[in-house]
Amino acid sequence: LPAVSPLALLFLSAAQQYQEAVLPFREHPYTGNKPILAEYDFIVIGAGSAGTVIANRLTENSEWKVLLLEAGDEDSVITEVPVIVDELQLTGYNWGYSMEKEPNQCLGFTDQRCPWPRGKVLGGTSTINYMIYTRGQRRDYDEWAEMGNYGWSYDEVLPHFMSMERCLIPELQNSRYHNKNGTLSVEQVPHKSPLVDAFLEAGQAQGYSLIDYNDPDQNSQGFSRIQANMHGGRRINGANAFLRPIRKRPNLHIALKSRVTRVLIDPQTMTAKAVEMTRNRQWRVVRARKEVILSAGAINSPHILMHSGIGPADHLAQVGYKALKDLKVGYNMMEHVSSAGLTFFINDSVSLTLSGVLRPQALNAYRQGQGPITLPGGVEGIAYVHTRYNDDAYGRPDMEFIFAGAAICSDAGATMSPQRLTLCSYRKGMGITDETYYSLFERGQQCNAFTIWPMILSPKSRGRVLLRDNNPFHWPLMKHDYFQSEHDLLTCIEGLKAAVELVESPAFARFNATLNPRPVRGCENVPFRTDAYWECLLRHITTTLHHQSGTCKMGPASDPDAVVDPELRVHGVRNLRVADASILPRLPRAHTNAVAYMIGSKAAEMIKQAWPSQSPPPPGPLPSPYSGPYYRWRLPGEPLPVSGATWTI
Ligand SMILES: Cc1cc2nc3c(=O)[nH]c(=O)nc-3n(C[C@H](O)[C@H](O)[C@H](O)COP(=O)(O)OP(=O)(O)OC[C@H]3O[C@@H](n4cnc5c(N)ncnc54)[C@H](O)[C@@H]3O)c2cc1C
Repeated sequence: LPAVSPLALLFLSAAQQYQEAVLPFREHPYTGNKPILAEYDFIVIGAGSAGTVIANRLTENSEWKVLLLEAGDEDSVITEVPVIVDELQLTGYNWGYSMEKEPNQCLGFTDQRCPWPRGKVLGGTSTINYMIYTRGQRRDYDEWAEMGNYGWSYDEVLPHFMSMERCLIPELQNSRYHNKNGTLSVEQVPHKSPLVDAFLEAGQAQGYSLIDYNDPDQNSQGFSRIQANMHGGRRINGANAFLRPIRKRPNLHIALKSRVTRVLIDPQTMTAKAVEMTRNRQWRVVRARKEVILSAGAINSPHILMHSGIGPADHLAQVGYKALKDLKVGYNMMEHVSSAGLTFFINDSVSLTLSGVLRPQALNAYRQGQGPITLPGGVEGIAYVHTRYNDDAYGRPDMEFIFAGAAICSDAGATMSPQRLTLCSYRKGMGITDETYYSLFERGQQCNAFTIWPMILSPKSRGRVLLRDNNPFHWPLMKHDYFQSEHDLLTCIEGLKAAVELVESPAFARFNATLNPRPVRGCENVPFRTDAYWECLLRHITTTLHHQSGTCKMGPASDPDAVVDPELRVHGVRNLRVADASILPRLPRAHTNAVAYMIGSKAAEMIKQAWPSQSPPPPGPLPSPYSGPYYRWRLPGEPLPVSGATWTI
């Protein structure tokens, strides 16, 4: 064997040289002498919500070789635990972004900047999110179609939502709007506190019905327990739902810890040819025979596009780039804003607390897929209601209530440290300062409390993502003035008042639910419970839902703000698509994870139509990801699969 080794090495090195010799990449001046690593039919950038679906659907064609590039590492058994969702924001699974400081918002946060967490891990943001599964209203998508986006009406996107779903909710098994045979599990959170019953009762007392909010035939307003992407009380992210079931496909290559810096576009033909990236501190270039698909999310997709020379010409010139194509990349940033500042104390120990979660009974229950550890950050209920500022001609709600049987004091304000274990670090995860926190709560006070976050559903304010400079490793600038539109501010104030009114109704009387009487720091001189106080609270504890989207807006060529066309192709560039939450032309009345999955599925369908192939689909049904230890790549000690997808982990 020792005699063979040098020969083998010689052979490998010759093969490498040959590969580089046959795959020179001279078309683009930026490429320099970076080696071409390999060639694939499709390169998908970002293994997040949308990217995982695209990789799954494209590799159904066994003739196509697909490379999925992900900057983060593999997800783990830790990321499956629902209750620690906020803690994940303090880890390397998060890109760790914060938005730029604005004068009148996020005042109670570190450096007066609201954090904008984004998943940097296999599964992307679906690995660190709250798992709430909402699709939005029929009219939301019909409006997209009316804006010139053919193929995106509700009836056209619904099959995509449904095909991936594996609905486990008993009472929805016969619904025509739910599917039982997909790989994306949807279940009700296994644990239910009596508080959510009071929430549902209070809603009914106000005249609202209990609804399946994903059923377009039901009233668009009403109350419900949440539907969540979980299976047996554990998180189902994009990796679990869409990659693990196909891990044996030989035409899929996943490269983790591979950070893309630019898409290389031939300026003569305006065709995307390759992707530049770093891995193991080395520059690499991989070439795409057919297409590059950018699925790096609403902050990083515009960031990569602008570094590739696609973006507003004036802004690119400011950082020293000559624009290859002048498009409004980075504009139209949309976000759902709220406030986590309402805390209702109760006289019972039925809410989520740190000590309750750490009890051996809770840990045992979790092993059975039950108990409080299965609560995603404590969230249990959802409601769609109207405020008096609702100006929607179609009667859609303008406010969502997110009900949590927990509040920011549920973990006594604990922080993550080796000495002090905590499972739900709300305060630190959100970035609330000590001064703000201790203006509301006593030191060490572990409260029995719950909260309602009133979330504006159709905000008019818009933000923007810009380049800081021409270094692709530097954070982009993220700007958003949430209350730029007075309408948004007034709607949020009404939402806070409506939430307090709901809790002060008879349904919550049995818990003696009482609004925290302490004013937040900075608002002490504003009369409590007045509109001025609610405004002050919103500006101090400004809480975003992390639905950042819209920065590569989809629209026809006639739309001056559009970056991609209705088939998600970048206007004026060949073989380059964007497919993730950044293409939203307008926010649906929904959280954005299911929407991103749907976009991935729709993108793959359009790509297949663009590259017709005779290749038959893979034989037989997919192996079920829900039997056995599907959530791991391999069991401890199990070797990497010899055949099947290549995992460069
Ligand atoms: C804390 C939090 C809670 C949320 N809760 C919910 C919820 O309960 N329900 C809901 O519907 N939505 C929720 N969301 C929003 C939702 O999860 C996102 O909108 C959705 O996951 C976005 O999907 P995406 O495909 O656009 O991007 P992502 O899922 O973010 O995927 C982008 C991927 O690209 C990778 N990437 C980025 N840049 C590069 C690069 N340069 N090179 C290589 N790879 C790169 C990233 O690491 C990431 O894996 C939440 C978000 C957060 C942050």
